[in-house]
Amino acid sequence: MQKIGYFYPKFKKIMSKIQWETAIEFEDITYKKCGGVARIAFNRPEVRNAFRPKTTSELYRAFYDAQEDTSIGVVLLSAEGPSPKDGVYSFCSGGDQKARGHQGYVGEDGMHRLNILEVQRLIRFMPKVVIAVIPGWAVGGGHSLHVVCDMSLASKEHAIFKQTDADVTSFDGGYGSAYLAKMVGQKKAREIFFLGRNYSAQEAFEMGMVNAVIPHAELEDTAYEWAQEVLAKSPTSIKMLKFAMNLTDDGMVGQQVFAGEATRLAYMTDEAIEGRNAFLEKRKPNFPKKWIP
Ligand SMILES: CC(C)(COP(=O)(O)OP(=O)(O)OC[C@H]1O[C@@H](n2cnc3c(N)ncnc32)[C@H](O)[C@@H]1OP(=O)(O)O)[C@@H](O)C(=O)NCCC(=O)NCCSC(=O)c1cc(O)c2ccccc2c1O
Repeated sequence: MQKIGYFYPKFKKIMSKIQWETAIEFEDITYKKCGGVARIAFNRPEVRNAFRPKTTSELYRAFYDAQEDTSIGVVLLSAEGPSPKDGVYSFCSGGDQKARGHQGYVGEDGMHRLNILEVQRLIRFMPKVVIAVIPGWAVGGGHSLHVVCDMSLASKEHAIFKQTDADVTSFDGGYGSAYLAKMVGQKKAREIFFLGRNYSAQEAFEMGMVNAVIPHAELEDTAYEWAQEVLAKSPTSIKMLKFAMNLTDDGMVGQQVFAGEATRLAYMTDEAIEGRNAFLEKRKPNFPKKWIP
């Protein structure tokens, strides 16, 4: 039986009320906030939203700002468009091949970098939910970005998923491939990378790499609504659940990130207060003797 990926928003009336406000002005991306949600969007639609070093450094700054802003609980990673040249929608077509040098992508400082991987890690480890909102092409490093996001919503009419890494010898051997294989299964992930075919939003949904297929006109509003549903939950629970789900795939770093939050929770106990106070008062700690089973 075919799975149906369509999701119809329940609260359409709320949608007209979204009033995005620019948080920081950038050149290659737009960055806005509204109602506890940050929206970071690629803004180079004329090159299918390919990222160059300027783009990745702006993405990093925007994601970091969203991470640090305590009023923000969900980040939407989306894209402006369509292309003014031909009206085609894209999420991101990966690394800008015109900016590619011999050791990486070359920015204004002349350095060769692969710093989209730093953006991937920020998305992965930030204690907030990141939703990829995919209005069109998600290709190469753009495909990997949606894979690393916590959830993905795709345009029914325009989203196309494609892996070209093996065409341009710029392969993502981390989350983009290995984590994808956990998501869609080994055989399918190998097909995606080894054949480099196009897949529709519905096909991506059926594989398990997209959460829902949304009519294009409702994509952004639906993403905002999903964000609002997340925001109604307990922030600590959402954070701990994200880190718990990351943990087994992220090795010692996953354990470190999860355990850091356990340490924070321990800080909030009477024991932690006594331990700190005893040190500052130069005495032996007298911990409350409660060995809770
Ligand atoms: C995305 C496409 C399949 C779309 O095809 P379509 O036919 O619709 O459009 P055009 O091909 O005509 O493109 C329109 C216009 O955009 C320019 N453009 C598109 N993509 C790019 C790009 N990635 N870089 C530069 N320019 C791009 C194109 O040249 C046209 O310009 P005009 O001037 O002619 O109008 C198709 O465009 C396509 O296949 N694009 C390339 C996809 C690709 O190979 N991306 C790179 C994959 S590798 C990667 O992203 C990557 C980056 C990293 O930094 C990594 C770091 C570490 C590990 C791995 C990394 C990694 O894999």
